[in-house]
Amino acid sequence: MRKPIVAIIGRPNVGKSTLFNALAGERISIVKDYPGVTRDRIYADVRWLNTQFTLIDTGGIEPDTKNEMFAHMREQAEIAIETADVIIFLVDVRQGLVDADSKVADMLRRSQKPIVLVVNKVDNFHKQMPDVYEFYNLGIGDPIPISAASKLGFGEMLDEVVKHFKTTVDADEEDDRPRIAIIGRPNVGKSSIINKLLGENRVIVSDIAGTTRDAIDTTVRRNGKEYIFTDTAGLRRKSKIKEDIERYSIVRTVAAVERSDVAVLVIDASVGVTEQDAKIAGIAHERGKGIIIAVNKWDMIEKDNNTVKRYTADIQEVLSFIPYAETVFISAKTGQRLNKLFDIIEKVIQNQNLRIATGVLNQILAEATALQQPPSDKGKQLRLYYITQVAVKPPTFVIFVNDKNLMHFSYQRYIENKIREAFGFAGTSLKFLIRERKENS
Ligand SMILES: Nc1nc2c(ncn2[C@@H]2O[C@H](COP(=O)(O)OP(=O)(O)OP(=O)(O)O)[C@@H](O)[C@H]2O)c(=O)[nH]1
Ligand SMILES: Nc1nc2c(ncn2[C@@H]2O[C@H](COP(=O)(O)OP(=O)(O)OP(=O)(O)O)[C@@H](O)[C@H]2O)c(=O)[nH]1
Repeated sequence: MRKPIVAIIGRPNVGKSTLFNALAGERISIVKDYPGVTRDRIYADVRWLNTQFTLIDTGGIEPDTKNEMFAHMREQAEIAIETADVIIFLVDVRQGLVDADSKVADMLRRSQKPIVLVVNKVDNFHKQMPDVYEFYNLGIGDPIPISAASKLGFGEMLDEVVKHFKTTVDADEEDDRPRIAIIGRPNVGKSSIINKLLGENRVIVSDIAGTTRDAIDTTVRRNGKEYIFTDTAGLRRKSKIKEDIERYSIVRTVAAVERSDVAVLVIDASVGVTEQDAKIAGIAHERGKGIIIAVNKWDMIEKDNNTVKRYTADIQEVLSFIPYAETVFISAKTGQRLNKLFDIIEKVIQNQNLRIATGVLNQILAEATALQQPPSDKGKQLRLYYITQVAVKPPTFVIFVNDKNLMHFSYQRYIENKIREAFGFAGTSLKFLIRERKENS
């Protein structure tokens, strides 16, 4: 199941960051071997009982004037409505109900998205309940009291959030058409690619109208099969605040990637691969999605015999954490190799869903360990007993070993390479879960 997305919105200073940090806890993934965006605390993975979801904080800056604040809140709400499955509308019991809250509540009500109204800073549930009840006046449901600072009331709040997942996420699950997110920096040609695909392959019309999110989904038919493309291109609402533009574009990328099977990372050939491209690639990599690197505007480049080699080397260096990604050189302008892009998308989807029989996997494991001895530490040697595939999208393997601590990253990478040598798995990451098992059991 894809992970639901929950967004927190609310006025400055109501406690959004405090709540976000409390929920994210240690689970915020600070990724070391590539430049992640997670450090900025814009999104995090949260687990509650048996459910996992992606939490997004749309907050950030503190606007100067009242007018600016409302404009800011409206933008926040629009992004949340567009990207989230459930919205937490956070208000502050100390400041009470203010005008901007009511206006945002009107927007939220019209959106028909599931809203959970949460009242923060209720440090004393007994004394402050009368003030909490005041928020019934917003007309968006029962206010749930919490104290983000002391982590009180989280159980009830999260139960309410999780309750809504059934209706929102399950509807998406019923649709088994492949979903492709087109992601990349501004101006690299994301919209142009989708437009060209639409021009060359007959359009079926854009999906179910009604929600803003569907408006950015486009259905393309090719060889009798339908694909859904999600465009993360330019913010229709141009925010005045630079930090906000960046934050919102990350939020939209996270949401598009979360909902898709494959991400096409578009790079501008006239600019070359950049650190910002690596940040965006990190979002798809973290989520275990299929990744294709499309080097666009290939028509603009003066080429010689080494051009492809040079670009490939640059990409391998800057995007070294996704060596499995497929690369294709395209032009949205001329249509060059867009057919090949489709073939690669198709291949990557198949690889994401590939299942390898346990017998074959264990044969590879036996050969690999015979060829290169597993590492040992203080006289104890790593033993790998058994491997089996437990999931697809991404292909996920469990390896049973005698001692987890002996399984070094480099040896795991070696096993991964052996599996890739045998089956390819181009375009998809592989996930390994290492479990301990007593000998002879
Ligand atoms: N008493 C009390 N104070 C809280 C609670 N939660 C947050 N605060 C305080 O409220 C202030 C604002 O909290 P933040 O989490 O920074 O608020 P924010 O909504 O992220 O603010 P912006 O980033 O400006 O949008 C801080 O001083 C917090 O310590 C709470 O449960 N009780
Ligand atoms: N020469 C050439 N120009 C291209 C190509 N693809 C896009 N462009 C141009 O690049 C510019 C940006 O293209 P868009 O499709 O708007 O880029 P985008 O990634 O959707 O941009 P944002 O909306 O800012 O995220 C436009 O002027 C396009 O005409 C290409 O393959 N070759």
